[in-house]
Amino acid sequence: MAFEVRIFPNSKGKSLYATSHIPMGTLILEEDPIVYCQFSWNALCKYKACDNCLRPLETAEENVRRLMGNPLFELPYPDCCQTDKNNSTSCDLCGNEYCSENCKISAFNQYHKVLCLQSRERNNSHPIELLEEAWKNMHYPPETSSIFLIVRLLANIVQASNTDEAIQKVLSFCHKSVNEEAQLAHKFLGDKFIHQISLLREMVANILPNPQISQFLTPEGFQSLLALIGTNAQGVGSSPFSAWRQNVEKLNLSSKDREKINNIVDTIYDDMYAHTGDFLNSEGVALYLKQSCINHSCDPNAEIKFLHNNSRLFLVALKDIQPDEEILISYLGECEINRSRHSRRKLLMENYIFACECSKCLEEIDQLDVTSEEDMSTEEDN
Ligand SMILES: C[S@@+](CC[C@H](N)C(=O)[O-])C[C@H]1O[C@@H](n2cnc3c(N)ncnc32)[C@H](O)[C@@H]1O
Repeated sequence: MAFEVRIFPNSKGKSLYATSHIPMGTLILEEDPIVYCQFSWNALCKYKACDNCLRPLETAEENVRRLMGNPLFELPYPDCCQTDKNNSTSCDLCGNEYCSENCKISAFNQYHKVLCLQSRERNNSHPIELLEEAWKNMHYPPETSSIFLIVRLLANIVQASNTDEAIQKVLSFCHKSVNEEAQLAHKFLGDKFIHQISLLREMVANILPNPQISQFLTPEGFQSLLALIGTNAQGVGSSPFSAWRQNVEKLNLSSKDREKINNIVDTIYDDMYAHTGDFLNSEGVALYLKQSCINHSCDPNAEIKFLHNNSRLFLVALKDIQPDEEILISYLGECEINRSRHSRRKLLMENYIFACECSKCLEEIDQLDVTSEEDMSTEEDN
């Protein structure tokens, strides 16, 4: 391992540091989440993915047919599709779908034993269905989080053979003061839904009325779970069509065939955007133990990737990293990172409740507090 977690007593808290030279392009770490779940609307809109790891459950052809609204479309190079439906399986009782027997067993052993609906029939008065409905009504797309990450996290504790150890694992994520958490919970649900937090708390308690998790179901405990999700959850996405496209790019094709396939791909994207809009991936959120120790920089030296088209996370060096140098990723998206200092800090404060102290923000400290043009147009749209 070329890194270690260092803990600072100040606001910097846990941080990841290189322990030896890490050349650009090196895979620094890979890890599976301790908990993952798909967004509710995303699942409802038939983005079929493994309930445990987000691996696509539909073929690339089925995927583009659905997203293009064209059930007869034939996708060339079918061998480039990675989806292996032969391995797919489902829970015998509730029908939840998994990419493999391993994922089904892993889900059952970690959280599904206590969360299984026990029936394939929809029961609108089941506490899980009630929470699903309430959450969907509070949190419309574009989705940024899921209450079910909290539910699965708590179910993990309930099912754990060592409850104290499982609780300590969850507590290792929390680093916020009560005041900061209140602000974060506020942002997490949107201004007009702040009063709904106690309703969500009651609904979660109805699903898991277990004494082992009572400390997380008090108003303060629940608030800190919301803060935990808000500050540490990592968005994940998968797409059978993207995986197919990457495999097609690796094919050794004549320039004529390459041009032909490039044109087909362009047309597919145009049709998908026209029929479905911007959201083409299966999407969800996950919590990672090591990744959650990585601080943000507006000039990062590493990036997060999902190379297996599921929730397994890879940290890759964007630059040469020297021993004792901090490993930093960007919490902002590709477009956001290029905005002005003022805009970047505004986004980080709104979404993660921290005033960025990265080297780039410190270097640009004399910049006027100007808002990027993109932000101004978004504000106008809002
Ligand atoms: C995912 S955690 C990263 C690990 C964190 N240092 C810890 O102790 O758990 C995200 C939190 O780290 C802190 N943080 C990360 N990057 C920062 C930065 N550039 N400036 C100030 N605080 C930062 C913020 O408190 C943020 O909410």
